[in-house]
Amino acid sequence: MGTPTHSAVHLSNWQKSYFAITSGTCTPGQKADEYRAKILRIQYAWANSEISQVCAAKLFEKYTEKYAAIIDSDNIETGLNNYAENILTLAKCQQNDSDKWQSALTTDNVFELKCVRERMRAGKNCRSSQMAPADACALADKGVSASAAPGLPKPGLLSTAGEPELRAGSAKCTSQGPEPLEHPSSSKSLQSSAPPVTKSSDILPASSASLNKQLLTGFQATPLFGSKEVTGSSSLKMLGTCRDGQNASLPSQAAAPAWSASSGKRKAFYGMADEGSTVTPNLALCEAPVSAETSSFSGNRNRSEEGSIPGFRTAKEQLWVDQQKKSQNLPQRAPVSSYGGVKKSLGAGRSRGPFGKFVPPVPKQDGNENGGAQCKPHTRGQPDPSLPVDERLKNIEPKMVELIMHEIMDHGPPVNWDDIAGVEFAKATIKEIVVWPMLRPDIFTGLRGPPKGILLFGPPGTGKTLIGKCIACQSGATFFSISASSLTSKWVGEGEKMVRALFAVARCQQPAVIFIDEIDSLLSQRGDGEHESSRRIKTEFLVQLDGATTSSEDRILVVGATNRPQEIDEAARRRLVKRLYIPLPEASARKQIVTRLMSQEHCSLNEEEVELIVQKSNGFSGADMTQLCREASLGPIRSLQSMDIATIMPDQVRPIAFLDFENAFRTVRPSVSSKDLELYETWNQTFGCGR
Ligand SMILES: Nc1ncnc2c1ncn2[C@@H]1O[C@H](COP(=O)(O)OP(=O)(O)OP(=O)(O)O)[C@@H](O)[C@H]1O
Ligand SMILES: [Mg+2]
Repeated sequence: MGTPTHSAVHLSNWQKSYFAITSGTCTPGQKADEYRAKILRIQYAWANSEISQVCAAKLFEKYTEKYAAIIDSDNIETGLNNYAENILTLAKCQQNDSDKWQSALTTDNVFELKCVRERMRAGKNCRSSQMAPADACALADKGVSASAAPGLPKPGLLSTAGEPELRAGSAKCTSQGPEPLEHPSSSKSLQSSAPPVTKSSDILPASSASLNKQLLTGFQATPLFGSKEVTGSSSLKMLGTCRDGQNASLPSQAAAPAWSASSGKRKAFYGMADEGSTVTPNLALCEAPVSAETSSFSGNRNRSEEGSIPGFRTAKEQLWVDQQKKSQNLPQRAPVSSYGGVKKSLGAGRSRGPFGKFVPPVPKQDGNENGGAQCKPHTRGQPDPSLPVDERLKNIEPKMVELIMHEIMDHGPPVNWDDIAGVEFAKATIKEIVVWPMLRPDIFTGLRGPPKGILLFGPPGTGKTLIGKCIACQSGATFFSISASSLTSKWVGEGEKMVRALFAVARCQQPAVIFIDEIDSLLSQRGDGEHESSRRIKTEFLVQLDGATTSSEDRILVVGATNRPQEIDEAARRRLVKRLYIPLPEASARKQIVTRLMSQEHCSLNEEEVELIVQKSNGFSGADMTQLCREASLGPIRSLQSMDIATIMPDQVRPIAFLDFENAFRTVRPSVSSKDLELYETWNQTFGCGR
C-alpha cells in the first residue's frame, strides 16, 4: 500500500472515535457524551426531514437505550450516575457535585490524553495540507471547532435502506455547522491559555458501512418524539442533504436544538445558512469552496483561533467572535450568534419585566453586585479571571451556569402580600417557613428548621404564581424561576444537566428559592410509556430535590405550583412536604380584589353594590374577578358614541358603575367547575397540609 490518503486518515480517525465508545478505552462519561450527541443528531436529522419518523424513532430508541444503560448503571466502572449513591452522599450532607454525570474531560486533563494528542497531531497534518478531513480539523482546532462528520452516508441511502456508501474519501469539506449549545462563553475556555478542547460528544461519528448498518438495523416503530412533535416527514435523507445547491449534512450535537422540529424555524435555520456560507450546516461531505465571507473572517481571528485552518470559521468560532463584537459594540451578524434567533431560556425568565433588574447569582458585597464573588460572574462578555470559580460549580458546564444565571428572576414589578387577596392560611404558612427563616436563620434552627419543599396547589387563577412572585420580592433570597415545560422540551438530552446546574448555582447563591411553575409537567407520575429524556430529568430532579431538602446546611427552598396535584409523582409529593391548598377566593377575598382594582379607577360603586357584586361572583377565581373588573371598566367606553372616542378627554369618561358590572357578568363566567373543585378538595383532604 502507498502512503495513506486523506480519506484513510479520515476513516482511521473516525474509526478511533467510533470504536472508542464500543471498546473499553472510553470513560462512561465520554460514552454518554457520544450517545447523547448521536441522539441529538438523530432528532436533528428527523426534524430536517432527512430521515423518516419511523427511522428516527428506531434510531432514537436504540441510542437512548445505550445512553440510559450508561446513565442508569450502578456499576462504578461502566455506569455514570449512581443515583442511590448520590442520594446517600447528599443525605449525609456531603454534597458531591462532582458525581460521575459529567464527562471527566476538563481543559486541564484533556491534553494529557493520548488520543487527544494523537488527534491534535492529525490536526496539524490536516492544517498543513489544507485539505484535511473535517473531523481531524475539528479535533485539532483549538476547541472551537464545530463537530464535523467525516464520511457521512450518501444522501438517500438510508431512506432506501440500501447499502450505505462510505464517503469518507471524498471529504474535503471545510464549512461546518453551527453549535448552538456550545457557548463560547465558557469561562474556562476564555480564561485558560490552554486551548479548549472539542469534547468527544462534539464529534459526530462519521458513517461507515458498519455504523450505517447498525443504524439501519433494529428500527422499531416506537414514536419517540411525542405525538405533538411528530410531523411524519417522509424525507429519508439521513445526512448530506442538499438544499439550494448546498450540502446540508447533520451538524453537531449542539446544532440540534429542539426548535429544529419546527419546519418554519428549520427554514430560518437554513435561511441563515444561505446568508453566509460560514453558517451553512454542512459538514464533511461537502466540497463547497470556502466563501469570501468566511475568508474575510480569518482577518480578525482571535487568539483562541490561532492554529485553525485559515479560511474557514466554525459556528462556534463565529459565535465567539460575535460575542466579542457585542462586547465591543461592533455590528455583528446577529442570527448566527442567536441560534436562529431562539434565545435559550428556561422560560420563566420571560417574566422579567421592563423594570426588571438582572440579579446575578453572585453574592452582593459592598454594594457591588459583582464584587466578592464566590461564584464566577458569568456575565456576558469576558469573565474576570481574577475571580475564583466556586468549587460547587467546577463540574458544571459554564454554558449551563450562564443559562441558569440569566434565568434568575429579578424583582420586577414588586408584589406585596397585600396584593394577594384571601388565602390567609397559605400566606401565614409561607411567611413562617419562607420569609422569616430567610431573614433570621439563627432562630430557625434544629426542629424549627424550615421545610425545604412547598407545593402550592389549587384551581387555575387562584394566585399560585402570584404567591411565587411575592416570595421572590419579600424573602430577600435569590429567586430562580423556571418553567418545567421548558426543561423537558428545549434541551433534549441536556435537561438533566440543566437541573443539576440549577441546583448547583442555587447552592452558591443561598439563601435561594427555586420556584417551579406548573411542576406537574416536570414531576408527573413515572410510567412505562414515558419518554426517556423526561424520565431522566425527573430522576435527576428528585435526586437534587432530595439533596436540597435533606441537607440541613443548605438554605434552598423549592416551591412548586400546580393546578394538577393529582398528577405529581408520589416521590416528589413526599419531598414537597408543605402542600398548601390555594382555593377559590372567599367572599371577603373577592371583595378585596374588586375594591383594590376599583380603587385605581374612576368608579362610582357604593358599599352595597360592591356586596352585590361579591355575592354574584360566587365561584369566581381571582383571575375571573380580575377579568370581571376589566370587562366592567370597558363599560363607560362602550357607552360612548364612536365619534366621542377620538376627542373625549380622559376625565370626561363616566365612572364605572354597577350597571357595567351587571353587563360584565353576562360575558365573564367562572372558569372552574364544581366538579373540578371537588377533586381539589379531596386531594387537599388526602395530602394537603391545611387546617
Ligand atoms: N388571590 C388573588 N388576589 C389577587 N389577585 C389574584 C388572586 N388570584 C389570582 N389573581 C389574579 O389572577 C391573575 C392570575 O393569577 P395566577 O397566575 O397567580 O394564578 P395561578 O394560580 O398561578 O393559575 P394557574 O394555576 O392557571 O397557573 C393574577 O395576575 C391576579 O391578577
Ligand atoms: Mg400559575
